[in-house]
Order: sequence, then structure tokens, then C-alpha cells
Amino acid sequence: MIHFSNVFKRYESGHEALQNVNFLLNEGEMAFLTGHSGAGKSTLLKLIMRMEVATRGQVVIDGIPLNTMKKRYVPYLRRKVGVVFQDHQLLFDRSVYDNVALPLIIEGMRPQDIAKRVRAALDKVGLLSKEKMNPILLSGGEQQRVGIARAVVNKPPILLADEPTGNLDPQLSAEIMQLFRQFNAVGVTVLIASHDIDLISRMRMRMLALRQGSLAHDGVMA
Ligand SMILES: Nc1ncnc2c1ncn2[C@@H]1O[C@H](COP(=O)(O)OP(=O)(O)OP(=O)(O)O)[C@@H](O)[C@H]1O
Repeated sequence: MIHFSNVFKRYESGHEALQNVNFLLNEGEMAFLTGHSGAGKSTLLKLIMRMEVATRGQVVIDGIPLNTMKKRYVPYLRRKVGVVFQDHQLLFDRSVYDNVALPLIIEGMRPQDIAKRVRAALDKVGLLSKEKMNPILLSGGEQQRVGIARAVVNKPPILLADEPTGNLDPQLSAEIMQLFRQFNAVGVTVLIASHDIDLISRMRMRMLALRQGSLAHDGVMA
């Protein structure tokens, strides 16, 4: 599903953010991506979304090699990949419902189909009763749940998250991680960049650890 072979990424500044990264995340697998600040986590996620392109090597997503992918196919790739950000990037001039509906409106889906999908996504994250509220009134954990609902509303086969619990306390972080597990349990391939080694080790899941752009560890932490 997500396949990196001998991937290097050098930015125009000359900085080599990733060096010879190799891993395969199969369909339906879930893993964490860790590493010190500047280790290359966000760069790796950007390569999967094709916000950046590898300098050498190959990134293949769901059978599609991204290096040679034509620009016009990028929106098609992005529909396959739901993304959750640390700061959730919600719009505070509209309701929870409208925030979650946004990707479907952009896709041009019919309003009655949008309503079904949005309510199903809000139900999964436990926020159906708050659909009319402005997200600014919600707690940090609830805002992150809205961000997750928006990321999964078009049912992408892949879910990426960049520090999704960065601003949350340990209890809320564990709840958010549980939510990712639930999506994984129904077949979604999940990759989560996180600094939270304690939480990751408690979850006993596969961990890809970057150190200065190289993959230093791949496996369940002992
Ligand atoms: N657009 C860019 N141009 C030049 N250098 C960049 C660019 N983006 C990132 N870098 C550099 O590449 C390296 C890896 O950055 P990246 O953001 O991938 O790390 P990270 O592991 O996500 O860090 P953090 O945990 O702090 O977000 C860093 O040294 C960073 O300064």
C-alpha cells in the first residue's frame, strides 16, 4: 500500500532530509513514525501525499509510482489519502458539519449523499450531537475529532496523521489513538507521526524510527 524503496529527499537548500529509506506498509497495516525534531517525519508524509517528490528512489502508493505521476493525477491520489494535522486546520467561520463536508463539496458530491457521509463520520468520532456548533466552542480533543472526521469522510484507504496528539493530555491522546485503531480495524492503512514514545510503546505496534533522515528502526518496540 505504501512502499518506499531507496528513497532520498534533498531540498533545494541542499539539505538531505531523507536518505535511503526502505519500508513497506501493507494494506490494512498500522504503524507509527517517530524521530527527533528534524529527523524527516513530515518530509516522509509529504512524499506520500506528493506535496514533495523524492530526489532518488521510488515511492509507490496503492500501486501508483509517484515520481513519474502526472500532475493531473495528484487530486486522484489525494482522495486516497486522508490527513490529520496537529493543529487540525479547522475553519472557525462555519459549523462542525460544514467543516467535515468540505472535502465532499470539493469532490462535487450531491448534498443528500454528503449529509449521509458527514453524519456517519461524525458518529464514528462521537460528535454527532455537535454538528451545528462552531468548532471554536469545542475542546482540543473534540476539535481533533472533527479533524479526523474530515480526513475519513470520503473513506480513503490510507490515513496519515502528523502529531495528532501533540496538544493533548495523555488521557485524550490515548482516546484519539484508539480512534485511529478503530479505523485500522475496518481495513484502513494508518501511519501516524508522533513524538509520544510512551504512548506508542504501550500500544505495542510497529514503529518506524527516523534518525537524521535514515530509518534507524523498524519493528515493535521491545
Ligand atoms: N522546504 C524545505 N526546504 C529546506 N529544508 C527543509 C524543508 N522542509 C524541511 N526541511 C529540513 O529537512 C529536515 C527534516 O524536516 P522535517 O520537517 O521532515 O522533520 P520532522 O522530523 O518532521 O521534524 P519535526 O518533528 O520538528 O516536525 C529538517 O532539517 C528541516 O529543516
